[in-house]
Amino acid sequence: MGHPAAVWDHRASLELSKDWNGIEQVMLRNPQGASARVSLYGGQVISWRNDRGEELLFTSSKAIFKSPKAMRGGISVCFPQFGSCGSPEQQGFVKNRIWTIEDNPPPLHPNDSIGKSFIDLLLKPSEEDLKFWPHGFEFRLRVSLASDGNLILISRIRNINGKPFSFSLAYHTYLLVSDIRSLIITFLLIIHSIILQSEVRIEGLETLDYLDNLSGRERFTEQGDAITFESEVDRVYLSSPRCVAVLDHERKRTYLIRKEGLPDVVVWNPWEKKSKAMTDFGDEEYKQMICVNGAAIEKNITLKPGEEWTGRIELAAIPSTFCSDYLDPHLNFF
Ligand SMILES: O=P(O)(O)OC[C@H]1O[C@@H](O)[C@H](O)[C@@H](O)[C@@H]1O
Repeated sequence: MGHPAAVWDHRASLELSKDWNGIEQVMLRNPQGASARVSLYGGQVISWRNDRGEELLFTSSKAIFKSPKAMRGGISVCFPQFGSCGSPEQQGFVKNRIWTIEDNPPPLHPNDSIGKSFIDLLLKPSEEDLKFWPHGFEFRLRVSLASDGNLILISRIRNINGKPFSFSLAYHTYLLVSDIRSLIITFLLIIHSIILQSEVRIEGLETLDYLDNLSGRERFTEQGDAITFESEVDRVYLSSPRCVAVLDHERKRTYLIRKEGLPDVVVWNPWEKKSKAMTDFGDEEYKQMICVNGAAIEKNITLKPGEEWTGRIELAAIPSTFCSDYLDPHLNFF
């Protein structure tokens, strides 16, 4: 690729380096010291740190940084499908391809650039890709780090085909948490009482319908409480609000996931048995991660020739477990 680091200086410190079998990576930094590392292999965000240098994304200690598969962790974009849907590449092929850096992409709104450190990536399908998914497209991905340390991913997909095509998309996001398991604290009083206290929980998905991947995508309704974890979970929550929160009491941290163009949210934790079956995942690592993916899955997105679709997520990590204000659906984020 050969982009000298100096080219990127005006974008609030952007460095290009090679690592892991010669795969290029870009490091974004903001003046406060927050950083994000993006691999050109898969356009994957492989690290996101706050201004205290704390890692916010989970990466498995057994992750394999080698083609032909995106590594287990960070954030990757699943496109053109989520799940296998008969394709040889589970969760779509774009996360398993080398993306290029685009110096002058079609412009975005000035708010997407001002005060942000960012990198623009581009992927076009190869001849080989077109054999499996015969639709010409351009996929532009901007990864930005804002001055407050928030991480923003903007996907733009353009149909450069002569025919319409449909796709689904998800930002497969592995958040690092203290311990996913609910704790049962028993107080033996004269009349005993049991308090179920959850260290990690998700707010914003209460009362929503979801498709349960563990029961053949059967549809259920969430029963009204924040989501806590006691076993394997693999669900697609439908028509979700623009912001959901992941609260981690022990770490005193709340992740906020704000999204646009992405009505669904996938929640996944493999728990014990499935963890042991995954070669690139530690047996006990399910305790330290939760995937909460902004997505468009239930209803495919269709693009006519020449049309473009935009979908984005913004991740914030705030040092608190109080976040009700941020869940206000009327707040403007981007
Ligand atoms: O092993 P992969 O392709 O990274 O997928 C891991 C999991 O990702 C989750 O997001 C899906 O809901 C699960 O069904 C899937 O098993």
